[in-house]
Amino acid sequence: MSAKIFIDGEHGTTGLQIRTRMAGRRDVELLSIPEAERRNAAMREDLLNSADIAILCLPDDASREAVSMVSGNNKVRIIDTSTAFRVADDWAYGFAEMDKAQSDKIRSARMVANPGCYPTGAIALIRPLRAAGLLPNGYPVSVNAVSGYTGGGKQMIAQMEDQSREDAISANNFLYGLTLKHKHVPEMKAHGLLDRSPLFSPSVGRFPQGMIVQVPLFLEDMASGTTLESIHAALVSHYAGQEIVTVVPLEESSKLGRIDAEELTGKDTMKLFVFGTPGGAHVNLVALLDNLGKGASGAAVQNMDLMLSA
Ligand SMILES: NC(=O)C1=CN([C@@H]2O[C@H](COP(=O)(O)OP(=O)(O)OC[C@H]3O[C@@H](n4cnc5c(N)ncnc54)[C@H](OP(=O)(O)O)[C@@H]3O)[C@@H](O)[C@H]2O)C=CC1
Ligand SMILES: CC(=O)N[C@@H](CCC(=O)OP(=O)(O)O)C(=O)O
Repeated sequence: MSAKIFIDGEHGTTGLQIRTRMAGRRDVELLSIPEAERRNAAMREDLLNSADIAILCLPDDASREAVSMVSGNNKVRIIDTSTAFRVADDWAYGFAEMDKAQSDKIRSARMVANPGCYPTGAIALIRPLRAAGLLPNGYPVSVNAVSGYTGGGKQMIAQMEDQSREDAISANNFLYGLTLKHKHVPEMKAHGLLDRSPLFSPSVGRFPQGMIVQVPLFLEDMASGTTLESIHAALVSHYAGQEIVTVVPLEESSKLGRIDAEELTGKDTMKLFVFGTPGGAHVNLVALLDNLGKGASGAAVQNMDLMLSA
């Protein structure tokens, strides 16, 4: 029997891409709400309670409301793509590669919080170094990133693509989150295993999908003896045995002149790079992904598949 899946928010940016990824699958039956009824609470409640897995692609408040609509129904499992539950104790964090036990936690969970796009890159780079003892307590971590503009959902897509709007954005590349209080910081801290909040500076470029996340590091402030090579080895060891997150060999990355934020557009994988000069004082860690691939919709489908394999 096929599993019933309802995507609440199926007509939005993340929801549409999840739907596209599921097209043609026979093992799942998509329960659908007409676009004109997308905010009809009674219809949503009914569909949510008819699903085996509900995937929420909604703003935080609407996600909390959807979860309350199924709170008395233990049969419905949930994948939430919003920020609402990513550091909640009773939710599994939906980043299967972040450590060896995580895919089993997702497989058996009733509630799974899909990671944010920027935290997917940042946690992928930071967590293995904390787990290996290379990044000491108190280290002041910075995370700098650029996202494709679909990361801002329907509203930002319209602002970037329709210059006749009053709130149109004309910039080709802009910084935001200037108060340094971005909603992704708690998640980066918790799942990056950090004892201090990272300083996070995001930006957007005039391309629809793609993302670069950078974590620059001073080797002299890391554990004694840490090198470019030992950081790379820690990442390689952490991600051994799976194919979604790959660590680019040092020999290959040392020959690169530039990194293209759109390289993985349309893919659900992520590449990690370790840049610097052997024997040098500084290292720059880089994660490359599609904000709507491993950063959102691709990860949600990966989590759904894990849950269906329980
Ligand atoms: N875009 C991205 O790259 C990423 C997004 N996410 C997260 O995914 C979630 C969805 O974002 P995204 O797809 O970008 O957003 P969009 O704005 O593109 O889509 C959101 C959808 O939810 C609908 N919606 C809003 N409020 C309600 C409500 N109260 N009841 C029912 N439906 C509602 C919207 O309808 P309407 O058109 O009427 O507003 C729209 O269809 C967010 O929590 C976001 O933070 C996570 C990672 C990356
Ligand atoms: C470019 C842009 O605006 N990006 C979004 C984050 C996209 C994402 O990861 O979404 P959630 O964590 O909300 O699920 C932002 O900075 O708010």
